[in-house]
Amino acid sequence: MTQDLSIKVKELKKSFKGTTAIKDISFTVGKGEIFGFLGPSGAGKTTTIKILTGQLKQTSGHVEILGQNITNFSANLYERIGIMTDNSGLYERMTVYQNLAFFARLLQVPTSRVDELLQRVGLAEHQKKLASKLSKGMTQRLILARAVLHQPELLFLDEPTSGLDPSTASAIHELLLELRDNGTAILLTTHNMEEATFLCDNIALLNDGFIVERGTPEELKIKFNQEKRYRITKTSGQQVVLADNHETVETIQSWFQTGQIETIHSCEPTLGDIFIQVTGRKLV
Ligand SMILES: Nc1ncnc2c1ncn2[C@@H]1O[C@H](COP(=O)(O)OP(=O)(O)OP(=O)(O)O)[C@@H](O)[C@H]1O
Repeated sequence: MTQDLSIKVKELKKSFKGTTAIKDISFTVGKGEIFGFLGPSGAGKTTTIKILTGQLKQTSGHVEILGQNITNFSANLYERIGIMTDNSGLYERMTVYQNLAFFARLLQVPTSRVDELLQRVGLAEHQKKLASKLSKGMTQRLILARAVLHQPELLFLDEPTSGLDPSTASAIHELLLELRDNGTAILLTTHNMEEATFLCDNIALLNDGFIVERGTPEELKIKFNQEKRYRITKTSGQQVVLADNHETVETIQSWFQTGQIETIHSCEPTLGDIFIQVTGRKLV
């Protein structure tokens, strides 16, 4: 395999009793790449993460994580990855600080990193709270801080910012981009199209156990921008959306000549629009 591949998945399948959750998935994620899995509930996102992190065994297919075949998942591999899923076990009777300090000792990370991360994820003022007394958003931030304590080479995030307020979500985005810039590969799942557009280098749209489309957010937007439109704000404040045709060109020309146009933008489809075009289904 290529040295720079952090994840390599080939023809992955996973069946449960009565359901085939993953039908046939292949993809790769490079070092320092944020790869987003986007798909509606039940598409198979969490199942994929569980297989890739050794929590579930695939029915068939080949998976390599940091160059190691997943069937021989070693303890050494766990030290090189970080996992944030909703079942990441925290010690409920320990405080926020104690939880992180405990894992820092295990992973031989200096406690200065604990202090830094508490600040970064906005938990510094809550560090003396028991983990059992945290809100859902705080718990999520603590799990994320724990997952990135040792600056893992590969990070798995299942819905990292769901339910968080916009400013915390944006602090977390910054942290993830910084990790990416330092070479961490990140596989994340999200329902949030804006988040995927902003964060991801590459995106796979997952539907019913298959990857139905993939590419960079830009590539997908260009590919699916078949019906080009323009959004115009007139000096009167009125907003209009017009299709790209001869009539529109004439209308815009006449509005320009009479000074009626404030702004004009071409409308690009969102990832949500693209998902509907590809699958006929809404993302959420
Ligand atoms: N342990 C299990 N036993 C049986 N079926 C399962 C199990 N885990 C998942 N499934 C089924 O596999 C399919 C994919 O589930 P998965 O949790 O991977 O979806 P998801 O894309 O992560 O959805 P969500 O966005 O709601 O978390 C679903 O039909 C689900 O019911």
